[in-house]
Amino acid sequence: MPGNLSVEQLDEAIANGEIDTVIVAFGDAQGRLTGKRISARLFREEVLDHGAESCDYLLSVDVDVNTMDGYAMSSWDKGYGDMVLRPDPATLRRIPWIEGSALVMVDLVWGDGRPVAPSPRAILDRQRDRLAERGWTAFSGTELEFIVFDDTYREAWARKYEGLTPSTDYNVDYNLLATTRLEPLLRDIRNSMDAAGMYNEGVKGECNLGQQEIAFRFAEVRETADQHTIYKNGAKEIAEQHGKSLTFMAKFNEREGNSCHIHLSVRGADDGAVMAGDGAHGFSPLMEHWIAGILATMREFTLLYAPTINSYKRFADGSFAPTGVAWGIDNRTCALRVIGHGPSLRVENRVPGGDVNPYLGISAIIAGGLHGIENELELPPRLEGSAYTAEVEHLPTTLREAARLFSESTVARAAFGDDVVEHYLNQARIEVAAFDAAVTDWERIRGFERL
Ligand SMILES: NC(=O)CC[C@H](N)C(=O)O
Repeated sequence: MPGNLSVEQLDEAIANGEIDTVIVAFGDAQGRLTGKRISARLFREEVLDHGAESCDYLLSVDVDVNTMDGYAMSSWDKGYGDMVLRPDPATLRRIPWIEGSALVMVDLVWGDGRPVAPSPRAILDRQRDRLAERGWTAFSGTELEFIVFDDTYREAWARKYEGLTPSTDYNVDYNLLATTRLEPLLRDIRNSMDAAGMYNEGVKGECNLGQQEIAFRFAEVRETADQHTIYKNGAKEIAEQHGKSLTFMAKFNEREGNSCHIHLSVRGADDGAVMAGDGAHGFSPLMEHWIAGILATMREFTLLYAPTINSYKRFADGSFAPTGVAWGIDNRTCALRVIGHGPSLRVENRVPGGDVNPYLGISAIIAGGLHGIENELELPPRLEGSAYTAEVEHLPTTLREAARLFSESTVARAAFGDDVVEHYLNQARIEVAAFDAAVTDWERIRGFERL
């Protein structure tokens, strides 16, 4: 892709003055693009080969960047030292919407070169390695929805996100008229991502007011997770440049939420589809086990698909977001929707919302699928009709419940390691405790005068 940079191209761009800054970045525990800006000169002289440093608390802070107790990898007692940010040169790219800037994704390692286990990229690498042992590679696309507002981020913050003006006035699902008004922003986002080396497929309106979805071509899973993280940050940066704001939060209001459906397929060494075949449902027994494993682990892995308090409000009947643990063929009421044929045969996991950490959501799908294959799990019957009214198990309805299920998951501990499980359980406990302690506007409206 034109936006990707080899080291030689970076050198040329530095020499001719096009690039003076390299953003050295990683996805943090919440999935946010995090890191620092380094002069292009220092990047080439030192950082590309030897890495940069950051405080090791960056995977252990809450959304507000408060230090938090209970994490094994970093604490006051350990002195909050450094982690090494080790650039992955394959991810070098231009960031055309920020003048003079390129970006590189980094791996987080300790001084002795060991990976920082709770780092989302390391977690995904472990699942990629498990696939590679079988000669497989996974590809995925993450479909982020978002809602656009005419207010700037700073205005929205100052108003505590009350009374914002959505950028369209009515349901804009597949709408081409009202969305034309938004096209200057949407086109800028799409073309900017293309120019940063991502293959944008297009944009469509969605059901909530101002709601949109920009899709990207599937890619190898780590590439997808990296691009997802850069895009999410970039879309907000570009919205800001247009005097607007947009949100990926799973449920902004009581209307339709923002999903992040994850499509995932697996290929063998010869690039052949591993999952295609002519079993009872039109695919191989391997794929039956794969889907069975994702279903069997769905409740215990929901924490990885739905990591915030807000995520659980999205799971509402009749909203196109799933509530039941079920699979179907091209059935949008199911948590897992099987689509495509032959090499494009794939499972769409509809559980994740726009707040998913893509490295963790994709890791959960792979770990679930491999659990099904290793144990030759039998695929339950496919669901016909609406999963909203069918007698099926339900997704957890709160972060608290999801954390409990995750803590009891032997599959999670085997697939990710106790250190990773404990890290993300601590994150969930902190979030639940913060929410339990918060007094919300809902309670004031309910109780101030009338109770
Ligand atoms: N495109 C769709 O299927 C809509 C998805 C819906 N917005 C959700 O939150 O899951």
